[in-house]
Amino acid sequence: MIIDKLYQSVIEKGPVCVGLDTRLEYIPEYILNSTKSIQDKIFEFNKSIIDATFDVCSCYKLQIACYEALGIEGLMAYSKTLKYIKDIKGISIGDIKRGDISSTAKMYAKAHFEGDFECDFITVSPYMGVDAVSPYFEYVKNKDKGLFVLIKTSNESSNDFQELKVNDEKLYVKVGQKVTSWGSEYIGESGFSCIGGVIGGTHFDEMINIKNRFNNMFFLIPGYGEQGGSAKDIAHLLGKNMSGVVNSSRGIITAHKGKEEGVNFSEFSRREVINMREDILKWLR
Ligand SMILES: O=C(O)c1cc(=O)[nH]c(=O)n1[C@@H]1O[C@H](COP(=O)(O)O)[C@@H](O)[C@H]1O
Repeated sequence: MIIDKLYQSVIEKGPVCVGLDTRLEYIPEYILNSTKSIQDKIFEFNKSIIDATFDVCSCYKLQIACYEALGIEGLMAYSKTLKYIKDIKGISIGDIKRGDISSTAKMYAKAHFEGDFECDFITVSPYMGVDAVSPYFEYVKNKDKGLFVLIKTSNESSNDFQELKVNDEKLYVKVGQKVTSWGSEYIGESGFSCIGGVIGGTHFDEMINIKNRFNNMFFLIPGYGEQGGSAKDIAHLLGKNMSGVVNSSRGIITAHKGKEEGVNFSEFSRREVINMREDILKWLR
């Protein structure tokens, strides 16, 4: 199952998930000033970072908004990057945060688990309930795909709804319970389900609560780096069972900015991934 492949990758290479939230302003001058098309510039940037980090990170997450914002050229680069990750037997997360009625969700599932935008995992919003999420389950069951469902997000306003009490329980806990039950049919040899949860690495108390209640859930943990998530707190959420991947996007892919605009720029990303890995893993020893 795809979750076992991801877990194995975490064990072998560490929990860092490189976030390819690529923007033109991050691309070094030697690529940006070339005569290549926009899609080729973005792809060259991504490929260089992927090649420089492949042996030290567990997976790659592509934030689709960054590519959509550049129109057709951006989406071509999104597709090419996903295909490249697949070709080198890497693991990709399409950060698309979809959530819509079931007939539409079926189309989203086809769009992102097959064809030009095929990836291994996608992020989904649970807000509309199980019939908006269940169309993806068919791909989890039959096509070796996985989901990360938003449970407690990293942003400040996540309190607006996720912290509301519903029958004496916070809403995000209720969502976590649902995600656990949805995932119970898709548990791999690692003991983790192909349906995991997104937990922001920025709210300490909630991370403790989630770890205590959902010890066997596999997490996608964004918030390290630019958003200030602490390595110590995130390590607690990961735990000794290494139950997750930790994303950093800007912190990794802009590491060269102000230092290197030439062909060695991605070495800065590599160094950042290695430092981040050490920063987190030292709390687990
Ligand atoms: O689902 C996500 O990945 C996500 C959930 C969340 O709660 N917070 C969050 O920041 N993200 C994503 O994680 C990435 C964080 O980027 P950086 O802040 O640059 O590391 C972005 O792609 C966000 O869209």
